[in-house]
Amino acid sequence: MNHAIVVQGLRKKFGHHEVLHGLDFTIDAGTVFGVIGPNGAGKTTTMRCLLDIIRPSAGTISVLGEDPRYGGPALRRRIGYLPGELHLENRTTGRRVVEHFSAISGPVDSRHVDALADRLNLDLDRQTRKLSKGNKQKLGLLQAFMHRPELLILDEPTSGLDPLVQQEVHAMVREAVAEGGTVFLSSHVLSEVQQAADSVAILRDGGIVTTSTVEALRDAALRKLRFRVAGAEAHDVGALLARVPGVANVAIRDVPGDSAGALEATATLSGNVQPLVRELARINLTDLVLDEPDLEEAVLTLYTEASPAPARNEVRHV
Ligand SMILES: Nc1ncnc2c1ncn2[C@@H]1O[C@H](COP(=O)(O)OP(=O)(O)OP(=O)(O)O)[C@@H](O)[C@H]1O
Repeated sequence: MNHAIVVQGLRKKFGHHEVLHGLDFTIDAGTVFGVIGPNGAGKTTTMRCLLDIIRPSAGTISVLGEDPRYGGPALRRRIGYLPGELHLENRTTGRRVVEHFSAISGPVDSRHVDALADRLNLDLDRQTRKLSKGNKQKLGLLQAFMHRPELLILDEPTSGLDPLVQQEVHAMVREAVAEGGTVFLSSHVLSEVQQAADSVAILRDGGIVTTSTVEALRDAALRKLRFRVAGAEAHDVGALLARVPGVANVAIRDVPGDSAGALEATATLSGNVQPLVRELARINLTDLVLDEPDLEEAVLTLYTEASPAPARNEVRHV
């Protein structure tokens, strides 16, 4: 597959302070790649290096087959960029801003600009100083998308937008990809990346903790499991759960007030549910709850732990 972006050993220092410590990643053409990470992780710095707004201290970058240092305006025209913060002059209108950016990114079809403004519910004739944070964000998005670029680099695209407009932006991202484009977006909200991206990199303290597909992240995430069983001994239930790969944090207790001796078990599961289902089919289940995988928790663990400890398959009878 064609690569839209290839980054190898990217380092960036501000003075003596290194904020990117050798990033390596590739983005396949025609896909959406999301980078998530807490504030200060280095998402914006990475994007600015890709656009040659700032220069890397070390490493190599290829954007649409070119080195951004030498791509100049011709390469810039093939890219749509939404900066984290759009700096706007006060005494102007959205339409003037669009005209200004068209001169850099053009050619731009004015009917397409009007259609995008319509979709985003943005009044281009308002003074920019009167625009709310959300409306400024819409203007930033409009100028990024308006020339139908091959590559979109979007720094926190839905920040400050209401949920309906967020959905519209996700639709615009999908359409860009359907037309053959590539999207690199950043977010510190997992649900956004989960909805919009095919692959995700988790960035922490200037290093990539992991790169994975959203599906694989979901598979690795923990689910909470709770079930009740009648006519079984606690140690048999424990032994059964111990045979299931990915089951951990097992606790088995008597159901209070149940004279028939029912048991309730709780545990966590990561990975495939099939082996669990096979084992549970052997016992007389009276209730079963398996939660949705908690991706948020999985990612928070990756934010805070250098390497997450493997789940221990320990049985506890309480
Ligand atoms: N021009 C600069 N001079 C000095 N340090 C900088 C500069 N730009 C960024 N940094 C530092 O680099 C680190 C990464 O910042 P960056 O803005 O890339 O993070 P981010 O992941 O985009 O965070 P956020 O979600 O808050 O936007 C931070 O510690 C920041 O203070």
